[in-house]
Amino acid sequence: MEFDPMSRLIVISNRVSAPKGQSGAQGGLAVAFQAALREYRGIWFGWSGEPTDEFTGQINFQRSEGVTTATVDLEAQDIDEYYNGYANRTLWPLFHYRIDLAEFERGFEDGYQRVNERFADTVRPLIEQDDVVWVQDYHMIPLGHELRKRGCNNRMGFFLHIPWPPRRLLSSLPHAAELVTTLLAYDVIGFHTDEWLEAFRDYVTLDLGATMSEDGTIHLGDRSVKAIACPIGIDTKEFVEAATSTSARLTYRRMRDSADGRDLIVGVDRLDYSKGLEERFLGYERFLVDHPEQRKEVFLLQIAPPSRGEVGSYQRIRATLDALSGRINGAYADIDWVPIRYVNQGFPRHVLAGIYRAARIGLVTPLRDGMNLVAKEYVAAQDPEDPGVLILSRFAGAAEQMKDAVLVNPYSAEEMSDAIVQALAMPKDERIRRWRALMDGIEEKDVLWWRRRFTQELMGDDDSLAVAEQDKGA
Ligand SMILES: O=P(O)(O)OC[C@H]1O[C@H](O[C@H]2O[C@H](CO)[C@@H](O)[C@H](O)[C@H]2O)[C@H](O)[C@@H](O)[C@@H]1O
Ligand SMILES: O=c1ccn([C@@H]2O[C@H](COP(=O)(O)OP(=O)(O)O)[C@@H](O)[C@H]2O)c(=O)[nH]1
Repeated sequence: MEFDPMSRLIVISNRVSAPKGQSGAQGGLAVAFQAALREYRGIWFGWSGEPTDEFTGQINFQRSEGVTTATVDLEAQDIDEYYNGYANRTLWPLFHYRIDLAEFERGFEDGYQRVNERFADTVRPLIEQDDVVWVQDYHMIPLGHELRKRGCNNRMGFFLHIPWPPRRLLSSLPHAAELVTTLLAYDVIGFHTDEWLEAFRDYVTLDLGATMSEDGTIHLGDRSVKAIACPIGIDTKEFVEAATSTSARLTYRRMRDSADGRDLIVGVDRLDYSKGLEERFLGYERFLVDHPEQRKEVFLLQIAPPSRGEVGSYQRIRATLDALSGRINGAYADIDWVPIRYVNQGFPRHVLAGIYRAARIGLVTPLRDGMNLVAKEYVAAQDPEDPGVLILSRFAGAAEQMKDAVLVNPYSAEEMSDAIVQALAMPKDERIRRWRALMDGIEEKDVLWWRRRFTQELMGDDDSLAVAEQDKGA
């Protein structure tokens, strides 16, 4: 298929930029697209994060840092049923293997469908003949199908940023087959890992009766869809620069001064049950119990900005962590030392960069995670001469690429404790060797690699995308 060299990239996602007052808590998707979209002409469309009394479909265009965003406000009922409901009470827990937390309500399903139709009605007039459309994540699975119904024949891709669950688990979702079938309206479907890709192939071949050709193309009825694994990266170059900026240096110094010679272990996660924070605190407690001689030699800084606070399971995990951090600090603290600094606040990434660099250990232990960009940022921020050690959950998508981290089972407090001991004792040459291997990976497959890899699959030729105005002639 031939493409106009001036094709624009239309990215559609629920989250376009951080809601007011929540800077730092927007998660990896928004962060990744700020980096990836700066390079090309196009529009980034989605929800503003704001409520409105009545949905009008009025679009608010903004241009900031080289990216044009187009956002709409949603009614309170839409937000409740679509975002807090189907997206975050039904799909998110189920896709993160937490069927015990998944809520199945018809009202959520209806609201999800309604909002996807509203998005389709609103964005359709913005899409020109030669544009390429790229829809993001579990909030918008049926959007492509809705756009096709509205006569959109453009090339369309979909990327899932969270895990794809095993077939038997997905089967517990009412109308799973109908939902997954809508995905076949896209031309290319992307996942972060081979594991999620395999699980998707299992579902469409075994439950939907699709067939697969040798190159991995999936066929069902008159649809042929390419499904690929395409791991997202960070803006590595920018992050390395951020880690050595004046601001990061100041944060680094502040952290080192406050550490008072102790080793800093850092965790940075949205406050989400999928991030394994409760298990992390228990694993750290096990380390304190089993190694009393090391107690005052280290401390854990856990940064956990609140997320999705209107959803009950998020309120409960917050209360659990408040109690658990309080109990551990009460039990082990001394007059001059506190084992856990637990901070429910988001920080800008240039501050995080300084904190990562000051930390001897990056503790990234989700129970299940689509990718996890914090793991990659921690590595990018390290001092090449004296890098820290990444402890990474086997169940983060990032683990498929980051084999030189110290990999752990996050459910095992003993493994977590052993990993902390191993990381603290790790000789410098081994730290450097592991860091170099991890860094090579995140330099090679950064966020621009990810965007190019996906759009190449979608368009055959990434060069046909129109370059952003500010980049022309550069
Ligand atoms: O928009 P929110 O409800 O505040 O949630 C933030 C984002 O969380 C999820 O992020 C995922 O995408 C990351 C980048 O690919 C990936 O590294 C991480 O493992 C995922 O959890 C969610 O999928 C996004 O849509 C949200 O914007
Ligand atoms: O206080 C914070 C906490 C997190 N983040 C950023 O949020 C993203 C989190 O992405 P990740 O893929 O790790 O997880 P997600 O939250 O998307 O599930 C990373 O880029 C972090 O640097 C941030 O800017 N400030």
